[in-house]
Amino acid sequence: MIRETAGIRIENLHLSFGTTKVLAGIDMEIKPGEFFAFLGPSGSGKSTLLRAIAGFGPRPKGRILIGDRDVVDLPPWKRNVGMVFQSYALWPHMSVRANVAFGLEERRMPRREIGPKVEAALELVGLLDLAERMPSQLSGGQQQRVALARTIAIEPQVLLLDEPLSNLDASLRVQMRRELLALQRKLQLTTIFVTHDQEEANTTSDRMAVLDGGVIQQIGTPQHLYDHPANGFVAGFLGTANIIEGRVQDGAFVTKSGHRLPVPAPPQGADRIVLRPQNIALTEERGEGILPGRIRHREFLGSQIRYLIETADGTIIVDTQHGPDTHDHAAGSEVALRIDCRNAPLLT
Ligand SMILES: Nc1ncnc2c1ncn2[C@@H]1O[C@H](COP(=O)(O)OP(=O)(O)OP(=O)(O)O)[C@@H](O)[C@H]1O
Repeated sequence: MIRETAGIRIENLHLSFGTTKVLAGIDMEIKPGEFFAFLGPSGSGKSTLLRAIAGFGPRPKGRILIGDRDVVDLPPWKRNVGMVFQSYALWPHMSVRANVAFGLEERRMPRREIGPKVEAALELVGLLDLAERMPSQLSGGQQQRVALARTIAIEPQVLLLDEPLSNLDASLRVQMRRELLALQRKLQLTTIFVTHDQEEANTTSDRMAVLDGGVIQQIGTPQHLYDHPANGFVAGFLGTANIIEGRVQDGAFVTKSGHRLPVPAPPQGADRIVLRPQNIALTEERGEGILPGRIRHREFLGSQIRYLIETADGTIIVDTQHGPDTHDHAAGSEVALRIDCRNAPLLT
């Protein structure tokens, strides 16, 4: 029920609000049918970039191609994009059916065509049974589905989602993100999803762009970015990272305190190593390769216990599985760290 989906190419995009630069030199390509996430902290420019693609906000410099059309000078309704907002923006005085029909009526579609398209969109999101309800009679998740149905009904070439799950409670968010992905796969519709929640981006997107300060820090699959972060910002934003300073010497990474970490083929010039909390074990062993420390803080996370450990190389976060065989350590205990750094990224 979609018109042919389109890829997106953004070339050298710059955008300012007055004298405040918000996006700087954005270059990227999103493939047709791809589920793509813009991930970044608050204020990084994700929403501004999404809105620029939709045609809202100040006119940017640069090019935005949807398919092979540069849309920078087109108004939003001529771009063939559908956008779902965090607030859903449903009409409170209209039924579900009327809300979904509204966009089609606005486009002056003949009445006889509107009915079947509304039915098809409601069916896709599983809401046909609730078509006559008013938005106030729906749960948050159902309202979100109406917003999606309304957007899909206009048959956009591209679906733009601005933090669409952030008004839902935690368990519903997880369910809705799976539904969203299933729907996107079914429609094969190019989708951009803005979120500040890395788990949401990781679990839905084929690829993502990590933004900070209006600049793209890195683009790639979630796993590639986690395993091969381009810089300290990406390493720290995707999951928890211990970033330890040092230098490469004789085929190993030697920390500032002189602790030697054997890493395969370390690049010359690397001055930081990224150690993930789950790749460090607390051990009774002593001797070579073991880093001593003292537990400053202990947090129970459910499946894991997280320790913040003071070492000669700064505070190191260690996660241990919480299970029948694992030894629990109290704050203040002296411990020893065995670091598995075979896959640890090095930063230059
Ligand atoms: N209308 C506006 N006028 C002036 N500055 C703005 C305007 N809208 C956004 N900004 C600024 O642009 C920057 C990027 O905002 P944007 O909303 O794109 O960030 P974001 O990454 O989506 O953040 P959040 O997750 O908090 O929504 C921020 O510093 C913000 O203050």
